[in-house]
Amino acid sequence: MIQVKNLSFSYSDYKFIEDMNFEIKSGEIFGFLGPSGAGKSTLQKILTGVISDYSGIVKVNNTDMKNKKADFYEKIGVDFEFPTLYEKLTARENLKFFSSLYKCRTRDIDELLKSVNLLNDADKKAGDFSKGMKSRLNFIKSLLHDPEILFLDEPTSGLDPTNSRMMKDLILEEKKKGKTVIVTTHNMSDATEICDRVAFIVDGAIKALDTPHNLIMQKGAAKVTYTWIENEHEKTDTCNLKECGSHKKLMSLMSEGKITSIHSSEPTLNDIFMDVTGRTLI
Ligand SMILES: Nc1ncnc2c1ncn2[C@@H]1O[C@H](COP(=O)(O)OP(=O)(O)OP(=O)(O)O)[C@@H](O)[C@H]1O
Repeated sequence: MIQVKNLSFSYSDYKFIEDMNFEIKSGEIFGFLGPSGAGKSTLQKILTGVISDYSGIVKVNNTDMKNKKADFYEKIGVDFEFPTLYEKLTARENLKFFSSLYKCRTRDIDELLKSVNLLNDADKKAGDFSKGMKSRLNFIKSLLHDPEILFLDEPTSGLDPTNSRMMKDLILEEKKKGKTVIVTTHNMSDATEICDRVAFIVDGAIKALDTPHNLIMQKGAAKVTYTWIENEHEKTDTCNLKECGSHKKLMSLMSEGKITSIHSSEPTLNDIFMDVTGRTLI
């Protein structure tokens, strides 16, 4: 669905992206994860044709991005971080206007508004919407023409837990319909939950690319944390789960019946990101 070969790009004399290669399969939810300034939005802009002065090969939906025509935009939906809505038009008027730009048949506006709990606000001006309401409206704007590929920049950013859940469910719904979804996010738990594969991006380069499960299993070791009472004070220590049978201190505390609590924990994608890139996601 998406092929990127030997991609290089710079905003100035300094090469920001150098010789990048990756593929995204049809029907998968693919996440670009990285801290602020890593290059996630730059990549989305290259894949959606906003930036075209790159070198290398970029193919999206079998279209070489150097030769894309206007009909390319009939097949992709874009929801970038900042809503692009007409503030003086109502939600419904906005959706009607953007629908009119497509040649293809567009989706039912009321159904879309209902899917993000905005049907009762359909006739309110977008300018009077809260930030979260604008995000939801901008999201369904990207679905109007039922695109094959969706590009979403930070889709859950700034949403409360209920709306964030709804957004993730709608993204998973698109995947069920066979759509390909490319998301950028700082949010590792969202990425672990919805992405089939993720790429860790730092300083314009991919540092790792795999399923969240494989990244966690290959790179991280599950840990055991145990506590015991010593001289009336609670003490805590950890060891690797695989080594706990031969961990002398833990074994002797257990045989003496001194352990007061013990639990194991798997590393999170966030731990793996720090391990692989040496960076945090902020
Ligand atoms: N139009 C531009 N001109 C010059 N430099 C730019 C431009 N847009 C982005 N950059 C620089 O390119 C780098 C990558 O920016 P980009 O917006 O792709 O990062 P990001 O990973 O999407 O960050 P964030 O999570 O904060 O949105 C940053 O150092 C940024 O300052």
